[in-house]
Amino acid sequence: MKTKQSFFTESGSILRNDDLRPCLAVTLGDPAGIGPEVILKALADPSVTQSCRVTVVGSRSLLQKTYSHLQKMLPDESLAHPDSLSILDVDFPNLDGEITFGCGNAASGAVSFAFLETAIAKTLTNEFQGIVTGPIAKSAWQAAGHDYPGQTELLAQMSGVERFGMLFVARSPHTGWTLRTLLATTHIPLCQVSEVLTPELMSRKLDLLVECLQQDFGIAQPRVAVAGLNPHSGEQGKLGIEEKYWLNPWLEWERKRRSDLVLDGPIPPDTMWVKPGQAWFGNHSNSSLSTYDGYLALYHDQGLIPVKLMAFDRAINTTIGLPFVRTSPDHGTAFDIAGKGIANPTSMKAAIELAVELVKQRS
Ligand SMILES: NC(=O)C1=CN([C@@H]2O[C@H](COP(=O)(O)OP(=O)(O)OC[C@H]3O[C@@H](n4cnc5c(N)ncnc54)[C@H](O)[C@@H]3O)[C@@H](O)[C@H]2O)C=CC1
Ligand SMILES: NCC(=O)COP(=O)(O)O
Repeated sequence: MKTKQSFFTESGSILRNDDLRPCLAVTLGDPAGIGPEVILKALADPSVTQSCRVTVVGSRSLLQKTYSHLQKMLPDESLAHPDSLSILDVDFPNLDGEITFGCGNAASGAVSFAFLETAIAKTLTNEFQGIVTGPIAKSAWQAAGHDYPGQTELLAQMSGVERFGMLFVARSPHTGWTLRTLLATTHIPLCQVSEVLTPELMSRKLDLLVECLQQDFGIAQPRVAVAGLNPHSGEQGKLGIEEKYWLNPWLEWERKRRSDLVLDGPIPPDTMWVKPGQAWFGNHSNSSLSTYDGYLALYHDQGLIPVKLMAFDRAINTTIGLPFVRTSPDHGTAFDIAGKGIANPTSMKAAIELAVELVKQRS
């Protein structure tokens, strides 16, 4: 492992390696999507590459294919040349003919799964301090026979953790305010949400969120807002019963249990995002008093519609509870624009930057 300060030469003498910048794996994601493009664009930015040591876990030939294709189309665009990158080539014979921009299929699913699997295995043996994942298509994983709802679950399973969470982080370019949203439930059908949500699950997610706010973001006494489930948080049971039957009592109980935080809720889900929106866009006079350090949304779209409305170009998905740092851009494979040269790399850059910050904070 070369992430620490020294290693031995063949003759046994110690070579110094004083490069203490975080050592990150960046997985290529689905090669038929925009992952390779946003990686080549992000890694062309010196402010990104100077802050860390990046190894792209993927395929040199696929990166070269994307580079050659884009370079013809965008001669003036800054793209990292594959020869300038450290690439961990995951061997897959006869790849090229199987992968077409915009068409996720079993082949692209098989390789994107293998890229992530390789990066996780190498991170668990300390070759990397964190992983930044390129976007994959869940349908392509399924076509390749990998039955996971997303990358998060593979990361958790290979790391041997049962307690983990999907947190979205975005820093406003207008005000510098940071939105942090944890999803209590993730990739499940809407009709199962109410069944899956329980006080035990909520306590696990709250504990994870608070640990992360304290340890990763240095907020000693976090302010946390919990969303309601139903319109107007159920309107005293008239518009839904979950708040009345268990969410309110659970919040009361948690307020007594956790004196180290401010815990508000259930906040009606439609209005919960008004103040974050104001703090994000800078049209609110005293945002620090009316916003929260963390938001706990009860289901995927309740949390992600506001995140993507405010910050689609720069939000970061990070998995908390793993033994290492994992970040990812918030967007998917964008098959509709793959190979067209118009993918925005800002979210990928932000994902690499956050991984650097988190690795430093945890070191
Ligand atoms: N972290 C991950 O691996 C994620 C994977 N996905 C997967 O991606 C696939 C496609 O999902 P969609 O819902 O269509 O979401 P998407 O994020 O891929 O695309 C939504 C829309 O945003 C545009 N877009 C996305 N990223 C962009 C960028 N960087 N620059 C410019 N425009 C961009 C696309 O062209 C499309 O119009 C699905 O299989 C989904 O499961 C979705 C989100 C995250
Ligand atoms: N909507 C978030 C998302 O799809 C990310 O999933 P994952 O692949 O990071 O688990």
